[in-house]
Amino acid sequence: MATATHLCGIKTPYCFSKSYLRSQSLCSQSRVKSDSVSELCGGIRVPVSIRGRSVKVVCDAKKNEVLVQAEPKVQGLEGSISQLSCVMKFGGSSVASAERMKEVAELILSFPKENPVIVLSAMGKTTNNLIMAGEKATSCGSEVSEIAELSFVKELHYRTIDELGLDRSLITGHLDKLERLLNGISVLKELTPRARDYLVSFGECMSTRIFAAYLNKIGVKARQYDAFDIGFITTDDFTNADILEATYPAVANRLHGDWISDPAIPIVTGFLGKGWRTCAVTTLGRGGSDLTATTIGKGLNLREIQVWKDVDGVLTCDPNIYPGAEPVPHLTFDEAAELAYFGAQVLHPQSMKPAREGDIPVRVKNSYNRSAPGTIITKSRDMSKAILTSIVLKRNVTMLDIVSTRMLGQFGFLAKVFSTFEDLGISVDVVATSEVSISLTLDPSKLWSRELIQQELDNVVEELEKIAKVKLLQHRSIISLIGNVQRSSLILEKVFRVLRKNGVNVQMISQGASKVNISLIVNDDESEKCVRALHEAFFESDPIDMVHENGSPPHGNQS
Ligand SMILES: Nc1ncnc2c1ncn2[C@@H]1O[C@H](COP(=O)(O)OP(=O)(O)O)[C@@H](O)[C@H]1O
Ligand SMILES: N[C@@H](CC(=O)OP(=O)(O)O)C(=O)O
Repeated sequence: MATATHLCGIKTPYCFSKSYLRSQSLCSQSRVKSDSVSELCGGIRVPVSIRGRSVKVVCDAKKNEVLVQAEPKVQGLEGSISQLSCVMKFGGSSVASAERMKEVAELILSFPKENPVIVLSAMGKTTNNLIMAGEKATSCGSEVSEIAELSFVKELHYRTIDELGLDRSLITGHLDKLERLLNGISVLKELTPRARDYLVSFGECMSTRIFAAYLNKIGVKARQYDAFDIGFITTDDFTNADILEATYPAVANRLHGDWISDPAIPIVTGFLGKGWRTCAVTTLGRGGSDLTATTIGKGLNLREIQVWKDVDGVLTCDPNIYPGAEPVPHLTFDEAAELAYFGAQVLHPQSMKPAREGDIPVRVKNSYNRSAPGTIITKSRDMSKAILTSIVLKRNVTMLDIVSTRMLGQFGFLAKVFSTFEDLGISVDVVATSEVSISLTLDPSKLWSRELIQQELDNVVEELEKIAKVKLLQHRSIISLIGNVQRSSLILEKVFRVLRKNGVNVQMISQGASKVNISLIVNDDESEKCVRALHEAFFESDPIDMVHENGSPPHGNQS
């Protein structure tokens, strides 16, 4: 008999064992009518939301289980798409105070033709403060209420509510629960990833309630949603969960359904989801509200996704490294994804995936400077004149030099090296190889604590030393040159001239299959100097100094 699991109050997906599906003559590629789910589930009622729709059986190879989920396409929605037209995401800096919330409300109302879905992050630095409060709670005895970061969070939210003329009861329940949670952490003296995700979720839960109440107060009908209650279904990788496919139809059905029956601007918590097995609150990784926004954009097939920040768009480099960085007017999804993956804080690393899949343009705008054109990110752009678009720095990277101990020509060496990483669940960023040696950098961002990172590295080295000589090099940086790799000779000629002039030795270089990224590895302590020098050379140099072909424009940041 089937053991169907109702997930998190969301009526799909259902979970079956492979052997059960086999007994029903189904396999992991099957498509069935949703009404047969009822039979599969041993008579369980099929939810209205998927009745009559076809559902897909998706195999989870790792877990020997299959999901049965509604087809992602939201049927019957196309005719009324124009009603919810775009998604607007506002980051922490955009909603850091009552004043900022008023400005964001005004900004939304300045687009009277739009019916936006609004995604909000936690106010200002609330997420950092909550994490700090959680860490302090593990060692503070029973004096949780004296943790400065907790007082700061309380004070910020109550002050905002007072200044907006709202009722404090909006969030008193959340603040009480938050304190009880910190008490629990102090008793256990442990902040697990799961508890940490629940802890930080209070930030977005409160900011959205305050903002929705403010809109209602000024006569704009708004409805608050907690993402984990409307179908954001994720893996159970606390602190860095991935969104599952079932999210798209579930979220679209809920937001669209509510909009049709009782129109009100949806105000959705960014960054949060619900683990599909644990049903616990998960988070999508730091800066994850961008991903919430693009997921909603794809789910509802909206016209545009807007992410409102505190900078004039995606810039030619991190303005904290070089304040003269300039906005980049146009990027492709590929360029933006590489830029985000290789460390540009401005976009969440996974956020381009739904936008690219749904082919929905993403606009990065400045909520502090609305008239600035910002950056538009689309599937393609004219690359004929593009040279270099942006320079990105990822610090504190670990590099491994691995040299085979066997004879030249030994086959299977690369396979063995990579299967070691697969077995240990560590992802590799940049790779350069010869037949008997590999240099690569590791991405430890999915690992939890510093001790664990060290432990993982020790395991990697121990495993690899069975087949190779291994040199572990820490405190390295990846400088990623996002641009037109078709013009790599031109770019590299200039890069090496600049670096030689600055006395910097490049330790590894990689120009992979990606048509938009060349990566250089240098020492951490030289990296910022390199970025500044490269920025100056590519984006500000005298035209005569710029090497260029076919009379192409000297400026790296082409139009
Ligand atoms: N290439 C870049 N372009 C724009 N901003 C960048 C870049 N690299 C780093 N940043 C930093 O990213 C910040 C915006 O990202 P983030 O703080 O996540 O925004 P928000 O919280 O508003 O969503 C900027 O304030 C800037 O300091
Ligand atoms: N509040 C979360 C999620 C987020 O997206 O924030 P922001 O948009 O302010 O980067 C964080 O700080 O990570």
